[in-house]
Amino acid sequence: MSTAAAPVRQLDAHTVGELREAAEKLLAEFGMSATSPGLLARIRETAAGFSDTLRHHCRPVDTADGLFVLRGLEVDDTEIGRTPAGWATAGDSGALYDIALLLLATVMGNPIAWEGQQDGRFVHNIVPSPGHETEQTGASSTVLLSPHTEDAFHPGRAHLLMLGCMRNHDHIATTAASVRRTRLTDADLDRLTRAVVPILPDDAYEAAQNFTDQAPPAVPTLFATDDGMTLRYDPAYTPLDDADDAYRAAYGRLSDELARVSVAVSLDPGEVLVVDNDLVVHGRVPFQARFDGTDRWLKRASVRVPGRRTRPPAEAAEHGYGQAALEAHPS
Ligand SMILES: O=C(O)CCC(=O)C(=O)O
Ligand SMILES: [Fe+2]
Repeated sequence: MSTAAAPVRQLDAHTVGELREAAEKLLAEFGMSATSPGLLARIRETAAGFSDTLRHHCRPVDTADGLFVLRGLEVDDTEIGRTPAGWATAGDSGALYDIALLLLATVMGNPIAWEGQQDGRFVHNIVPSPGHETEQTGASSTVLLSPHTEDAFHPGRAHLLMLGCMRNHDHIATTAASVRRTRLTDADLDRLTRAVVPILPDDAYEAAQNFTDQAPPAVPTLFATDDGMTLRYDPAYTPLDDADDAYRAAYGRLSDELARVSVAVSLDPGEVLVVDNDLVVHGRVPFQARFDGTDRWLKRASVRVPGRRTRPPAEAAEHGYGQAALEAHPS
Protein backbone atom coordinates (compact mmCIF):
# COMPACT_ATOMS: atom_id res chain seq x y z
CA MET A 1 0.00 0.00 0.00
CA SER A 2 1.28 3.46 -0.79
CA THR A 3 0.54 6.78 0.84
CA ALA A 4 0.64 8.54 -2.51
CA ALA A 5 -1.15 11.84 -2.23
CA ALA A 6 -4.83 11.80 -3.15
CA PRO A 7 -5.95 14.57 -5.51
CA VAL A 8 -6.74 17.58 -3.32
CA ARG A 9 -9.31 20.26 -4.07
CA GLN A 10 -8.37 23.21 -1.93
CA LEU A 11 -11.19 25.59 -1.04
CA ASP A 12 -10.16 29.23 -0.73
CA ALA A 13 -11.03 31.14 2.45
CA HIS A 14 -13.93 32.95 0.82
CA THR A 15 -15.56 29.71 -0.37
CA VAL A 16 -15.02 28.02 3.00
CA GLY A 17 -16.75 31.03 4.57
CA GLU A 18 -19.67 30.63 2.21
CA LEU A 19 -20.12 27.00 3.24
CA ARG A 20 -19.59 27.61 6.95
CA GLU A 21 -21.95 30.57 7.14
CA ALA A 22 -24.66 28.63 5.32
CA ALA A 23 -24.28 25.71 7.74
CA GLU A 24 -24.29 28.02 10.77
CA LYS A 25 -27.42 29.76 9.58
CA LEU A 26 -29.28 26.49 9.10
CA LEU A 27 -28.11 25.17 12.45
CA ALA A 28 -29.34 28.34 14.17
CA GLU A 29 -32.66 28.12 12.35
CA PHE A 30 -33.36 24.45 13.02
CA GLY A 31 -31.67 23.85 16.34
CA MET A 32 -29.78 20.65 16.56
CA SER A 33 -31.64 18.17 14.39
CA ALA A 34 -29.80 17.24 11.21
CA THR A 35 -32.63 15.40 9.51
CA SER A 36 -36.02 17.12 9.82
CA PRO A 37 -37.93 17.47 6.51
CA GLY A 38 -37.88 21.26 6.91
CA LEU A 39 -34.12 21.31 7.29
CA LEU A 40 -33.63 19.03 4.29
CA ALA A 41 -35.74 21.35 2.13
CA ARG A 42 -33.69 24.36 3.26
CA ILE A 43 -30.48 22.47 2.58
CA ARG A 44 -31.62 21.93 -0.98
CA GLU A 45 -32.50 25.61 -1.45
CA THR A 46 -29.25 26.76 0.08
CA ALA A 47 -27.10 24.38 -2.00
CA ALA A 48 -28.84 25.56 -5.17
CA GLY A 49 -27.68 29.09 -4.38
CA PHE A 50 -24.00 28.24 -3.87
CA SER A 51 -21.32 30.00 -5.91
CA ASP A 52 -19.88 28.50 -9.08
CA THR A 53 -16.56 28.12 -7.28
CA LEU A 54 -18.04 25.93 -4.57
CA ARG A 55 -20.01 23.92 -7.13
CA HIS A 56 -16.89 23.47 -9.24
CA HIS A 57 -15.09 21.94 -6.27
CA CYS A 58 -17.97 19.47 -5.95
CA ARG A 59 -17.73 18.32 -9.60
CA PRO A 60 -17.56 14.57 -10.22
CA VAL A 61 -14.40 12.60 -9.59
CA ASP A 62 -12.23 13.27 -12.65
CA THR A 63 -9.19 11.03 -12.32
CA ALA A 64 -8.68 7.27 -12.43
CA ASP A 65 -7.99 7.43 -8.66
CA GLY A 66 -11.74 7.63 -8.31
CA LEU A 67 -11.57 9.99 -5.33
CA PHE A 68 -10.55 13.42 -4.11
CA VAL A 69 -10.08 15.28 -0.85
CA LEU A 70 -11.87 18.59 -0.24
CA ARG A 71 -9.68 20.71 1.98
CA GLY A 72 -10.22 24.07 3.65
CA LEU A 73 -12.88 23.65 6.33
CA GLU A 74 -11.58 24.04 9.84
CA VAL A 75 -12.68 22.07 12.88
CA ASP A 76 -12.05 23.45 16.36
CA ASP A 77 -11.01 20.45 18.43
CA THR A 78 -12.32 21.97 21.66
CA GLU A 79 -15.57 23.27 20.27
CA ILE A 80 -16.70 19.89 18.88
CA GLY A 81 -16.53 18.25 22.30
CA ARG A 82 -15.69 14.66 23.05
CA THR A 83 -15.73 11.93 20.46
CA PRO A 84 -18.95 9.98 21.05
CA ALA A 85 -18.49 6.47 22.43
CA GLY A 86 -20.71 5.04 19.68
CA TRP A 87 -23.14 6.15 16.98
CA ALA A 88 -26.13 5.46 19.22
CA THR A 89 -25.05 8.03 21.81
CA ALA A 90 -23.67 10.58 19.33
CA GLY A 91 -26.91 12.58 19.31
CA ASP A 92 -26.24 15.98 17.78
CA SER A 93 -22.50 16.02 18.41
CA GLY A 94 -20.84 18.01 15.65
CA ALA A 95 -24.23 18.91 14.13
CA LEU A 96 -22.71 21.87 12.25
CA TYR A 97 -20.60 19.43 10.26
CA ASP A 98 -23.58 17.16 9.61
CA ILE A 99 -25.19 20.14 7.90
CA ALA A 100 -22.01 21.18 6.06
CA LEU A 101 -21.61 17.62 4.77
CA LEU A 102 -25.25 17.47 3.67
CA LEU A 103 -24.86 20.79 1.84
CA LEU A 104 -21.85 19.47 -0.07
CA ALA A 105 -23.61 16.14 -0.68
CA THR A 106 -26.60 17.98 -2.08
CA VAL A 107 -24.41 19.85 -4.57
CA MET A 108 -23.01 16.47 -5.70
CA GLY A 109 -26.32 14.59 -5.82
CA ASN A 110 -29.00 13.27 -3.50
CA PRO A 111 -27.99 12.14 0.02
CA ILE A 112 -29.53 8.86 1.16
CA ALA A 113 -30.30 7.25 4.50
CA TRP A 114 -31.15 3.66 5.46
CA GLU A 115 -33.90 3.01 7.94
CA GLY A 116 -31.92 0.04 9.23
CA GLN A 117 -28.69 1.91 9.81
CA GLN A 118 -27.84 4.41 12.57
CA ASP A 119 -31.54 5.18 13.18
CA GLY A 120 -32.13 6.34 9.62
CA ARG A 121 -29.81 9.33 9.88
CA PHE A 122 -28.45 11.00 6.75
CA VAL A 123 -25.08 11.56 8.35
CA HIS A 124 -23.43 8.72 10.22
CA ASN A 125 -20.88 9.00 12.99
CA ILE A 126 -17.94 6.65 12.45
CA VAL A 127 -16.23 6.10 15.77
CA PRO A 128 -14.60 3.07 17.40
CA SER A 129 -16.94 1.42 19.90
CA PRO A 130 -16.06 -0.75 22.88
CA GLY A 131 -17.20 -4.32 22.21
CA HIS A 132 -17.09 -3.89 18.43
CA GLU A 133 -13.30 -3.91 18.01
CA THR A 134 -13.12 -6.88 15.64
CA GLU A 135 -16.27 -6.39 13.52
CA GLN A 136 -16.29 -5.62 9.81
CA THR A 137 -18.10 -2.32 10.36
CA GLY A 138 -17.03 1.27 10.87
CA ALA A 139 -17.25 0.77 14.66
CA SER A 140 -14.28 -1.61 14.63
CA SER A 141 -10.69 -0.75 15.49
CA THR A 142 -8.15 -3.53 16.11
CA VAL A 143 -8.85 -5.32 12.82
CA LEU A 144 -8.24 -4.25 9.26
CA LEU A 145 -11.55 -3.08 7.83
CA SER A 146 -11.13 -4.91 4.55
CA PRO A 147 -11.66 -3.12 1.25
CA HIS A 148 -15.32 -3.00 0.26
CA THR A 149 -17.90 -1.24 -1.84
CA GLU A 150 -20.22 0.61 0.53
CA ASP A 151 -23.57 -1.19 0.91
CA ALA A 152 -22.48 -3.60 -1.85
CA PHE A 153 -25.43 -5.92 -1.15
CA HIS A 154 -27.93 -3.33 -2.35
CA PRO A 155 -28.86 -2.09 -5.86
CA GLY A 156 -29.70 1.34 -4.40
CA ARG A 157 -26.28 1.84 -2.82
CA ALA A 158 -24.54 5.18 -2.95
CA HIS A 159 -22.62 6.38 -5.98
CA LEU A 160 -20.47 8.57 -3.76
CA LEU A 161 -19.27 8.08 -0.23
CA MET A 162 -18.19 11.14 1.75
CA LEU A 163 -16.05 10.89 4.86
CA GLY A 164 -15.60 14.15 6.75
CA CYS A 165 -12.93 14.17 9.44
CA MET A 166 -13.71 15.63 12.86
CA ARG A 167 -10.73 14.26 14.75
CA ASN A 168 -7.84 11.92 13.95
CA HIS A 169 -5.01 12.45 16.43
CA ASP A 170 -3.34 9.14 15.59
CA HIS A 171 -3.44 9.69 11.80
CA ILE A 172 -5.36 6.50 11.17
CA ALA A 173 -5.71 5.98 7.44
CA THR A 174 -8.68 5.15 5.30
CA THR A 175 -7.60 2.87 2.45
CA ALA A 176 -8.81 3.26 -1.13
CA ALA A 177 -8.19 1.21 -4.27
CA SER A 178 -9.52 2.07 -7.73
CA VAL A 179 -10.51 -0.64 -10.17
CA ARG A 180 -9.32 1.71 -12.92
CA ARG A 181 -5.74 1.28 -11.67
CA THR A 182 -5.83 -2.52 -11.64
CA ARG A 183 -4.47 -4.75 -14.40
CA LEU A 184 -6.22 -8.02 -15.16
CA THR A 185 -6.20 -10.38 -18.13
CA ASP A 186 -9.12 -10.42 -20.54
CA ALA A 187 -9.97 -13.91 -19.30
CA ASP A 188 -10.24 -12.68 -15.71
CA LEU A 189 -12.26 -9.64 -16.75
CA ASP A 190 -14.60 -11.91 -18.65
CA ARG A 191 -15.15 -14.19 -15.63
CA LEU A 192 -15.64 -11.39 -13.15
CA THR A 193 -18.27 -9.64 -15.25
CA ARG A 194 -20.53 -12.70 -14.93
CA ALA A 195 -23.12 -13.00 -12.16
CA VAL A 196 -21.91 -16.02 -10.17
CA VAL A 197 -22.32 -15.37 -6.43
CA PRO A 198 -24.37 -12.92 -4.35
CA ILE A 199 -23.17 -10.25 -1.94
CA LEU A 200 -24.96 -10.64 1.38
CA PRO A 201 -25.97 -7.78 3.73
CA ASP A 202 -23.19 -6.71 6.09
CA ASP A 203 -23.30 -6.63 9.88
CA ALA A 204 -24.56 -3.04 9.92
CA TYR A 205 -27.93 -4.34 8.62
CA GLU A 206 -29.55 -6.74 11.03
CA ALA A 207 -33.00 -6.68 9.42
CA ALA A 208 -31.57 -7.36 5.96
CA GLN A 209 -29.60 -10.30 7.33
CA ASN A 210 -32.88 -11.85 8.47
CA PHE A 211 -34.50 -11.46 5.05
CA THR A 212 -35.50 -14.90 3.78
CA ASP A 213 -38.39 -14.12 1.41
CA GLN A 214 -36.37 -14.62 -1.76
CA ALA A 215 -33.01 -16.11 -2.64
CA PRO A 216 -29.96 -13.83 -2.73
CA PRO A 217 -29.32 -12.80 -6.35
CA ALA A 218 -25.96 -13.55 -7.96
CA VAL A 219 -24.30 -10.30 -9.06
CA PRO A 220 -21.30 -9.51 -11.28
CA THR A 221 -18.16 -8.25 -9.54
CA LEU A 222 -17.09 -6.09 -12.49
CA PHE A 223 -19.11 -4.13 -15.04
CA ALA A 224 -17.71 -2.60 -18.23
CA THR A 225 -19.09 0.85 -19.08
CA ASP A 226 -18.25 3.21 -21.94
CA ASP A 227 -16.05 5.12 -19.51
CA GLY A 228 -14.25 2.08 -18.12
CA MET A 229 -14.68 -0.62 -15.52
CA THR A 230 -16.79 -0.32 -12.36
CA LEU A 231 -16.94 -2.76 -9.46
CA ARG A 232 -19.17 -4.13 -6.73
CA TYR A 233 -16.99 -5.89 -4.22
CA ASP A 234 -17.26 -7.05 -0.64
CA PRO A 235 -15.30 -10.29 -0.09
CA ALA A 236 -16.18 -10.52 3.60
CA TYR A 237 -19.86 -10.97 2.64
CA THR A 238 -19.44 -12.91 -0.61
CA PRO A 239 -19.93 -16.72 -0.38
CA LEU A 240 -17.02 -17.51 -2.70
CA ASP A 241 -17.09 -21.18 -1.70
CA ASP A 242 -20.15 -21.44 -3.93
CA ALA A 243 -18.15 -20.35 -6.99
CA ASP A 244 -15.98 -22.64 -9.09
CA ASP A 245 -12.19 -22.69 -8.85
CA ALA A 246 -11.68 -20.54 -11.93
CA TYR A 247 -13.95 -17.78 -10.60
CA ARG A 248 -12.36 -17.93 -7.16
CA ALA A 249 -8.90 -17.63 -8.69
CA ALA A 250 -9.93 -14.64 -10.81
CA TYR A 251 -11.53 -13.01 -7.75
CA GLY A 252 -8.30 -13.63 -5.85
CA ARG A 253 -6.27 -11.91 -8.57
CA LEU A 254 -8.63 -8.93 -8.46
CA SER A 255 -8.13 -8.75 -4.68
CA ASP A 256 -4.33 -8.87 -5.16
CA GLU A 257 -4.50 -6.09 -7.72
CA LEU A 258 -6.68 -3.94 -5.46
CA ALA A 259 -4.14 -4.44 -2.68
CA ARG A 260 -1.33 -3.48 -5.07
CA VAL A 261 -2.94 -0.18 -6.11
CA SER A 262 -4.36 0.66 -2.67
CA VAL A 263 -3.53 4.06 -1.23
CA ALA A 264 -3.71 5.16 2.41
CA VAL A 265 -5.41 8.49 3.08
CA SER A 266 -5.02 9.83 6.58
CA LEU A 267 -7.59 12.59 6.94
CA ASP A 268 -6.99 15.70 8.99
CA PRO A 269 -9.84 17.50 10.74
CA GLY A 270 -11.96 19.46 8.28
CA GLU A 271 -10.95 17.36 5.28
CA VAL A 272 -13.65 15.55 3.36
CA LEU A 273 -12.73 12.45 1.38
CA VAL A 274 -15.06 11.83 -1.55
CA VAL A 275 -14.91 8.31 -2.96
CA ASP A 276 -16.64 7.14 -6.11
CA ASN A 277 -18.32 3.98 -4.82
CA ASP A 278 -18.50 2.48 -8.34
CA LEU A 279 -14.76 2.80 -8.97
CA VAL A 280 -13.14 2.55 -5.58
CA VAL A 281 -13.25 0.13 -2.69
CA HIS A 282 -12.37 1.59 0.69
CA GLY A 283 -11.37 0.26 4.09
CA ARG A 284 -9.39 1.27 7.15
CA VAL A 285 -6.13 0.20 8.75
CA PRO A 286 -6.25 -1.46 12.19
CA PHE A 287 -5.68 0.75 15.21
CA GLN A 288 -5.79 0.86 18.98
CA ALA A 289 -8.80 2.83 20.14
CA ARG A 290 -8.41 5.23 23.05
CA PHE A 291 -12.01 5.15 24.34
CA ASP A 292 -11.37 8.35 26.27
CA GLY A 293 -13.32 10.92 24.24
CA THR A 294 -10.38 11.76 21.95
CA ASP A 295 -10.77 8.91 19.44
CA ARG A 296 -10.82 9.20 15.69
CA TRP A 297 -14.18 10.57 14.56
CA LEU A 298 -15.53 10.73 11.03
CA LYS A 299 -18.86 11.90 9.64
CA ARG A 300 -20.16 9.84 6.73
CA ALA A 301 -22.68 10.72 4.04
CA SER A 302 -23.85 8.57 1.12
CA VAL A 303 -24.95 10.17 -2.13
CA ARG A 304 -26.85 9.02 -5.21
CA VAL A 305 -26.12 10.76 -8.46
CA PRO A 306 -29.20 10.74 -10.69
CA GLY A 307 -28.79 9.50 -14.24
CA ARG A 308 -25.54 7.62 -13.76
CA ARG A 309 -24.88 4.58 -15.95
CA THR A 310 -22.23 2.84 -13.98
CA ARG A 311 -24.17 -0.32 -13.11
CA PRO A 312 -25.68 -3.32 -14.87
CA PRO A 313 -29.34 -2.70 -15.79
CA ALA A 314 -30.20 -6.09 -14.23
CA GLU A 315 -29.67 -4.55 -10.79
CA ALA A 316 -33.04 -2.87 -11.11
CA ALA A 317 -34.75 -6.25 -10.53
CA GLU A 318 -32.92 -7.03 -7.27
CA HIS A 319 -34.93 -7.20 -4.04
CA GLY A 320 -32.27 -5.51 -1.92
CA TYR A 321 -33.05 -7.83 1.00
CA GLY A 322 -36.12 -5.80 1.89
CA GLN A 323 -34.11 -2.64 2.55
CA ALA A 324 -34.89 0.70 0.98
CA ALA A 325 -32.94 3.89 1.10
CA LEU A 326 -34.61 7.18 1.83
CA GLU A 327 -33.63 10.11 -0.41
CA ALA A 328 -33.09 13.48 1.28
CA HIS A 329 -34.59 15.33 -1.66
CA PRO A 330 -37.62 13.68 -3.28
CA SER A 331 -37.36 13.97 -7.07
O1 LIG B 1 -13.10 4.45 8.99
C1 LIG B 1 -12.89 4.61 7.80
O2 LIG B 1 -11.92 5.27 7.38
C2 LIG B 1 -13.82 4.02 6.79
C3 LIG B 1 -14.90 3.24 7.44
C4 LIG B 1 -15.89 2.75 6.42
O3 LIG B 1 -15.74 1.78 5.76
C5 LIG B 1 -17.08 3.56 6.21
O4 LIG B 1 -17.28 4.51 6.93
O5 LIG B 1 -17.86 3.22 5.31
FE1 LIG C 1 -17.38 1.50 4.35
